Amino acid sequence: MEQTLLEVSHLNKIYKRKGGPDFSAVKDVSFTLAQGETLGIVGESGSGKTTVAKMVAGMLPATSGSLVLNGQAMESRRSKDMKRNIQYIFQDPVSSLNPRLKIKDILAEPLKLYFNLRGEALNSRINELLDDVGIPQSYRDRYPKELSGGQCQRIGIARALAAEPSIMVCDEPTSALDMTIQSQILELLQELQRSRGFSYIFIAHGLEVIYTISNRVLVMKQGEVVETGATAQVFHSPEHPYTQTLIQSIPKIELPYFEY
Ligand SMILES: Nc1ncnc2c1ncn2[C@@H]1O[C@H](COP(=O)(O)OP(=O)(O)OP(=O)(O)O)[C@@H](O)[C@H]1O
Repeated sequence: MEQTLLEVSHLNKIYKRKGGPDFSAVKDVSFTLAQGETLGIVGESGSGKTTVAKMVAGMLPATSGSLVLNGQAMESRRSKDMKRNIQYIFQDPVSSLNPRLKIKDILAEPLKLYFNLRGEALNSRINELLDDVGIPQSYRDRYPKELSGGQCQRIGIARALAAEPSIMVCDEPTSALDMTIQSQILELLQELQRSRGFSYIFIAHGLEVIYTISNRVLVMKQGEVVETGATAQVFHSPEHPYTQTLIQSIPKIELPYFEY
């Protein structure tokens, strides 16, 4: 059994809405994430996937519940090292990069913040990161708008890698990209996982993506976890009627090896 890296217990999120009733977006969500594992989160739009992901990444405060990383409780004000350790890959690669910064400066930010790199050490680390994600070093001086969507997502991945995290939270990282680019980005993420051993929390609308890359799956509906288990088990013998409906909606043509 792999070592547990993250323990999420009884997580809740209530959004306060001005002039309307409060909205309970995440209800009593618990799960664990092991080192080197990919946990896929699936569920219809509005089921609370992004809210869970943002609470895990410390981008949104939880209303209640606990998050324990490497045996240490993560308080609402996280230490710099805890922030470094969980990085987020965004759905929209272009808008997630500061348009006023050159690629080298986007990558320099986490390197300066977390590792205090300067000068030549900083420069060569930026080049290494560009190599790691398959972007030519000559792109250092370009701005995000001079890159394609897929290239921007590679920079988003390099920026996350720069922090040397143990967990990457990927919130639909390929859904804004063309099909061929999607599979290239997925391959890159898988290759990086193999070489660095980090863990992913992976949200995707396309269930075939989740099927391909996840070890375990969490199925969410209206803020709750309705089913969780090993990917093959959940996809081949779903127990909850909601999961059964989700799985049946996958076009057979895309998963010819699928048994219903
Ligand atoms: N800041 C907010 N204030 C109020 N309600 C919100 C806020 N953010 C999200 N919600 C609501 O919380 C619910 C869960 O949203 P969330 O974005 O987590 O769902 P999701 O499963 O990620 O959806 P999608 O697949 O469309 O991205 C939705 O009903 C959404 O409208």
